[in-house]
Amino acid sequence: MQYNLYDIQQADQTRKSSMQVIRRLAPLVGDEKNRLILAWITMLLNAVLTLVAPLLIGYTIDHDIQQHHMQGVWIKGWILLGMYILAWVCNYLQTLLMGVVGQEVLYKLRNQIFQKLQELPLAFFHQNQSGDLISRINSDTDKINQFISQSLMRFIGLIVTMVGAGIFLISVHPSLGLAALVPAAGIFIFTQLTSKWVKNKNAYSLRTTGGMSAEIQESLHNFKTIIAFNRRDYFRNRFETVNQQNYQAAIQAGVANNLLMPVYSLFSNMAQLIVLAYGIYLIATAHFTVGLLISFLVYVNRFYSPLQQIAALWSGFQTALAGWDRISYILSLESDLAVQPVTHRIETNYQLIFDKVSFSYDGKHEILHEVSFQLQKGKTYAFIGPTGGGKTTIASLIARLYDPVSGTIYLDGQDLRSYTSEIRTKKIGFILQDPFLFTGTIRENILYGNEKYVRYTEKELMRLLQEYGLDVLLDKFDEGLQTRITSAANVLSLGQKQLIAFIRAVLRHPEILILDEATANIDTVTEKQLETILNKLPETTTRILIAHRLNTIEHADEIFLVNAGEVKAAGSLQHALHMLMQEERKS
Ligand SMILES: Nc1ncnc2c1ncn2[C@@H]1O[C@H](COP(=O)(O)OP(=O)(O)OP(=O)(O)O)[C@@H](O)[C@H]1O
Repeated sequence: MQYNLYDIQQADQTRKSSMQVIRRLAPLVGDEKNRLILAWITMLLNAVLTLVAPLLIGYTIDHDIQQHHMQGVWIKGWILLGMYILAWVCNYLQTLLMGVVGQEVLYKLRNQIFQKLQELPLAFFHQNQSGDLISRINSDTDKINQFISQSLMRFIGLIVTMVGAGIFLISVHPSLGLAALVPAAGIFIFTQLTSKWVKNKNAYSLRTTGGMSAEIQESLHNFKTIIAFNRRDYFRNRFETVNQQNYQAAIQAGVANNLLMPVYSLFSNMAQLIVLAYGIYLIATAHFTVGLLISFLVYVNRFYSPLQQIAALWSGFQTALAGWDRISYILSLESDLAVQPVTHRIETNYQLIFDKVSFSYDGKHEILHEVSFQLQKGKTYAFIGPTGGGKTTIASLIARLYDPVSGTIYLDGQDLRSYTSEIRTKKIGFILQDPFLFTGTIRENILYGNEKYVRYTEKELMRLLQEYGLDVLLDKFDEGLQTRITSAANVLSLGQKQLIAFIRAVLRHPEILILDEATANIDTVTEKQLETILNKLPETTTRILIAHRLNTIEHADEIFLVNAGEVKAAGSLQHALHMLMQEERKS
């Protein structure tokens, strides 16, 4: 088991080069091949038209204007107009196509991340804050969309125009061309030196946005506690700190992003000056024409102006790369709870076996140490012990929310890890201390994931509930099955939520039913009703009760004491109580 594997904040610290990130971005736009090819053609046509126009202007000056050949001037004028209109159409089409590509990528990317989040194990969510994850799904993906839809093709188009202009400058007059390109070398070196720094500033800015989102999420989630303890000031201060960090990071990113622009302008002006001075000297020595110098100056502009525009797009590019960096790490994660092949089966009459199971959440503190016990089908087992002893951890291991660090858990003689999640969740039902309910009605919540009864009519469902004795529990809700539950489920008491989770678990007919403090918030009358329902379950259902209140476990067939990494069979309730008191005295 690899600890901290899922800590995405830590992964953010290991920066990758732009090329590494771009290579991983490529498959994402690969599906949009047709649109990309079309956008590429329109972009290329636009670049060619933009490049040919100055040549035509220079030619017209030297061959038509200077020779007073007016008809030639008119014809070239109309051709130029046609070229500009065509270039505009190409530009428009390309923007349209890339807008669609950007949205498609955004849509797919968000789906992919969400799907990945569903596959990742619980450890991932313990190691990361949900606010930061939301920020990655919402904001970072949109940074990539913005870059693809608004900048990508323009970016490539500008590079094509620049290369074309550079080729023209060198081929028309090599020495003047080279002189014009010298300042570009300065720009190249400057960009190389600063781009890693710019990207890091943008990555930090995105990280602080994620941190702020996590802070908001935590405050909203714990709002009741904040008010109850009058800790508004504490959370306000915490928010102010992350907001301040985000503000400063955004300013730093802005400074970094806008640094290139003035530097590019400076180098571009230097190039114009060099061409003008050297060009006039060449004309004076009869080695160059006026028309060519004008074309040359336009091409110098065609070379440096894209550079300036690239500088403006550069920040978007760096932000998109930083965003993609943060997203692609999540996409590359694999669940360490994958289904394992069946290596061997053991012959046994026990339904569930813990064989020398050790477990740790963080690799440092061992919660369970070589724990062994066996459970038989159809019996009721109770796990008791002091707070923090490891009872819930045992239940989590049975539900395979985690894998043991060492040792094996066998379910019906087969390694628990070799069952698919469908089969495992069918066999094992779970009622938690604080169950999670979805927005919707009680009916929807109790039939969640239950394919067998999901299409039952209200009447059929009621008959079924009566059969199991569950109908009495619905009396606790004003509108019965149709009672609405809001997203936060705050309209219900904890006890009511536990009742819904109870009905949900019983209706799934699990072979093993685990109740983790599932009745801790329920009154004694209702608790008796639950006991009757549990007794009505098929004889083959194994019940595992985790409880603090000892009256709830008096009918258990066997009691286990869980403490300090060990599980001991306690025999009778009397003996269990005695052991518990001894343990408490020791601690
Ligand atoms: N997700 C987690 N990450 C790290 N440590 C955890 C996690 N969940 C529980 N622990 C630690 O594991 C130990 C056992 O916790 P567990 O919840 O299994 O105890 P418990 O016996 O069920 O306690 P309680 O009776 O209070 O429910 C505790 O020390 C707890 O702090």
